[in-house]
Amino acid sequence: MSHGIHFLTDKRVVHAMLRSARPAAGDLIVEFGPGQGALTAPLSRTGARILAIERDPAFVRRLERRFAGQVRVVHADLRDVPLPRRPYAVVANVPFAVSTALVRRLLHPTSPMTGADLLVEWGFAVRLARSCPRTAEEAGWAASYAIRVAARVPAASFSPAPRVDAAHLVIRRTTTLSRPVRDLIRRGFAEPRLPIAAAVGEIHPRRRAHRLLTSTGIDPPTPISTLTAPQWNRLATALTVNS
Ligand SMILES: C[S@@+](CC[C@H](N)C(=O)[O-])C[C@H]1O[C@@H](n2cnc3c(N)ncnc32)[C@H](O)[C@@H]1O
Repeated sequence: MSHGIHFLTDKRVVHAMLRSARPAAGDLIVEFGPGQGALTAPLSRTGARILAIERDPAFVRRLERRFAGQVRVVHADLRDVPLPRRPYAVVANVPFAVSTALVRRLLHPTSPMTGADLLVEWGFAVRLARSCPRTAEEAGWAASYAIRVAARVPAASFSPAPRVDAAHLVIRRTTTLSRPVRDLIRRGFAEPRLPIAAAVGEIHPRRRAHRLLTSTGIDPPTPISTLTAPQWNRLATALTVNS
């Protein structure tokens, strides 16, 4: 078996993922790395359209046979497969080695992804959901998505068990960043000690910028690099509503 393949065997985790994602008829759900179909099978019964992207040709053949007419199975690498242009959600037990590459694609500012329920390495999930983004890219993610760890998933929930526990990571889009907000985040991290009021003041008159910040619970002199994820999220939503 190739490195990084850990089949999900705990049915409670499967149910928790589906309960959280709530796929409905007409939704488009993308599953990355379906493997032997632990998540694909319950997904296929929801009435949603399922697109399953798998790199291993042997799994692809078996999935195509098992889910013929129910699931669209694509033989491709998740790192470069073209992703849907229409809104979609993701449910996946992600290979740990490619989690970062996948998250970067899914949370890109122009991504139409509306939400994701992912099983990822515990440490990776905690870093992603951390309360203080350290880079412009992370701040952009925090600004446009609510990201939280829903549960710790013990290594024993998989076969073979990975070396470390996993997490059920829940990501939900809260706003789509306008270009001025994306520019604000990028410029801000180029000058991390810049007060947030000065950055917002570049896209709104000063008094309006102050009002906007205080109404979202942010102290105007706060250096941009110390804003927390919820503050980025509230600020981006307020800036989008007021743009
Ligand atoms: C952790 S296993 C999960 C299998 C299944 N979803 C489950 O939960 O039991 C990861 C799956 O991702 C596939 N995979 C690994 N790297 C991939 C890549 N770069 N692109 C697409 N699939 C990949 C593996 O072949 C395997 O089926």
